[in-house]
Amino acid sequence: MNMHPHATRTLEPILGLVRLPHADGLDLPAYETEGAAGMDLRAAVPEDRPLMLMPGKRALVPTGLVMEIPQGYEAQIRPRSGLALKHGITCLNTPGTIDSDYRGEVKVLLINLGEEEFLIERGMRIAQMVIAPVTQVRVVEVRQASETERGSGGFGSTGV
Ligand SMILES: O=c1ccn([C@H]2C[C@H](O)[C@@H](COP(=O)(O)OP(=O)(O)OP(=O)(O)O)O2)c(=O)[nH]1
Ligand SMILES: [Mg+2]
Repeated sequence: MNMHPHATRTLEPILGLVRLPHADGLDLPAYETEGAAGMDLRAAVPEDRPLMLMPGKRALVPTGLVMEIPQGYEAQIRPRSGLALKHGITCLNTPGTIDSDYRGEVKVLLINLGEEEFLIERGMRIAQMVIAPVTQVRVVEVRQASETERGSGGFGSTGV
């Protein structure tokens, strides 16, 4: 077969990105390394109006991006470990769920769990996004759940 070596890459799912005006000039999300699971998201706050996040406070940070996530996938918005370790900055609703049919601007809900105020500046990489497959099930109401070895045991029932 006379196949181009990269031919299979055309089977990759495609993430469509619309850049809103306030994301002008910002780098689009991209995999930073070959094996990266996530793509970093950048804060699309105005250059002259960075966002000051006080300790204990939360903020919805714009990314300036509208996404067209391929059907059968979701985007998960997750914290960056460096921000969490150094500054106590994390995503409040982690992992944030972006539905494939959502056509609004993707925003990142950050919370400052550190002791210091934290300045979110334009273009700062504030979170990361993982595209993951999703299974939609058919829901069927049943009279009784089937019996299993575990049964109703949970929350440490198997010991430490
Ligand atoms: O961190 C997030 C989480 C959600 N969203 C957007 C995309 C997602 O598709 C939509 C709804 O999110 P979710 O279902 O988590 O919120 P909800 O409180 O259930 O709102 P809704 O009633 O709109 O589903 O909000 C974001 O931009 N960032
Ligand atoms: Mg919802």
